[in-house]
Amino acid sequence: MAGAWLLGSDAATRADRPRAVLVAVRNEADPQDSGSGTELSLAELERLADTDGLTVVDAVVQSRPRPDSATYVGAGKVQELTEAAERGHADLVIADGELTPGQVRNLEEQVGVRVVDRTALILDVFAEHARTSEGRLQVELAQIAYQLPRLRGDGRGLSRVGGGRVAGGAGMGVRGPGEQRLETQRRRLRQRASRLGERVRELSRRREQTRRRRTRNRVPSVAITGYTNAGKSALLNRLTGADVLVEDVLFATLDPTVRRIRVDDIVATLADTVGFVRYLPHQLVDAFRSTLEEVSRSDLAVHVVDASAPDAANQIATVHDVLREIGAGDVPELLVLNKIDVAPQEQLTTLRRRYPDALAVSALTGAGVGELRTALAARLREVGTGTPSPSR
Ligand SMILES: Nc1nc2c(ncn2[C@@H]2O[C@H](COP(=O)(O)OP(=O)(O)OP(=O)(O)O)[C@@H](O)[C@H]2O)c(=O)[nH]1
Ligand SMILES: [Mg+2]
Repeated sequence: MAGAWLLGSDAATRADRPRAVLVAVRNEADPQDSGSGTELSLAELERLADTDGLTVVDAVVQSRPRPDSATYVGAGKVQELTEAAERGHADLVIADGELTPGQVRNLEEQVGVRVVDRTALILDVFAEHARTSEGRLQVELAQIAYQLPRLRGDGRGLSRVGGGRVAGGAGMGVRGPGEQRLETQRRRLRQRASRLGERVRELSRRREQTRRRRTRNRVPSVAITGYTNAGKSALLNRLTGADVLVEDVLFATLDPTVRRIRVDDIVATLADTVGFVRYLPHQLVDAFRSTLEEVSRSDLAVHVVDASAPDAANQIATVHDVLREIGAGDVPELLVLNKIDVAPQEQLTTLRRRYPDALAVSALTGAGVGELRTALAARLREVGTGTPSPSR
């Protein structure tokens, strides 16, 4: 059920989709943030909302050096936001940043609808798309990390964590006023998190054993990485004939699928991995660390880029940031410009000039995929003869 824990179950089962108003603060002085930066960020927030089953009815943007500490946007903008929410019959407001618990409370009081932030939305999309038990455990861990500092004692702050997967968890059957109740909720969530953490570590140990076996058998490992919706799964399918879910939504893939691939006479494993996004919540990066190890422990990263995205270069930079953050900054990279069948010619030319070693392909039509296989074989031969780093 999309939007289940953001809105509560009744909203999620309604025939019409819940309606949301977006709100963003942009810093004119920051070139990254001003003008098209905010627009792209908002467009992406809208896609996230859409993926989560919400309809965006309006957006309110304010230029200021930094968010208001009490209400995210200033008093005048709060008024504007309130009117936009009323006009659009909105069920919730989504802020394009991470809000403090105080900002959420104040905004909700003044605007009169539920207020969530980008992080909560991304967590909800992840919860929706996690299929394997490991993926689910990791999402729930991330949700708990997000909820813990935001508990309010009235149970609302943690409504529907993991779409109700914390069955009988915090907030249920807990009596007693204010602080005591809050403390009980906190304790239960922490206990739950520590149990989940233990299970994630166990699964991670098993994954490590599989990896060791592969290393012993000298099977090189390739990880497909890249921005969400870049076409990673489509490329895996194209290269291996696999049948991984390909969808025009963000974060369709959360659980790594590993397939065998043969290029020339070389056999390798090819892993599809979770996509990255601007402002990927650190709670998710922490919780998904073991899944993301698939990238940091691989011999080669195939970095897939949606060459038709207007901010492709920014997406490349974001992916590099996250790769560094998860300790995969040193993994050799093969950059692949995908979706050349729809990328505007001019943009493609700019990207090729900027990344002369990149390969241009279309996972959809198969164009350029032959050259990619050749390049893969060459790179795998290189990493195969190179001295393995101690971590592998
Ligand atoms: N036109 C075109 N569309 C493509 C191409 N490759 C993938 N797509 C489309 O792009 C969308 C995303 O593809 P996926 O393979 O699911 O992307 P992903 O990178 O695995 O995305 P996540 O798992 O959500 O991070 C789908 O609608 C695909 O059909 C391509 O070469 N050309
Ligand atoms: Mg995918």
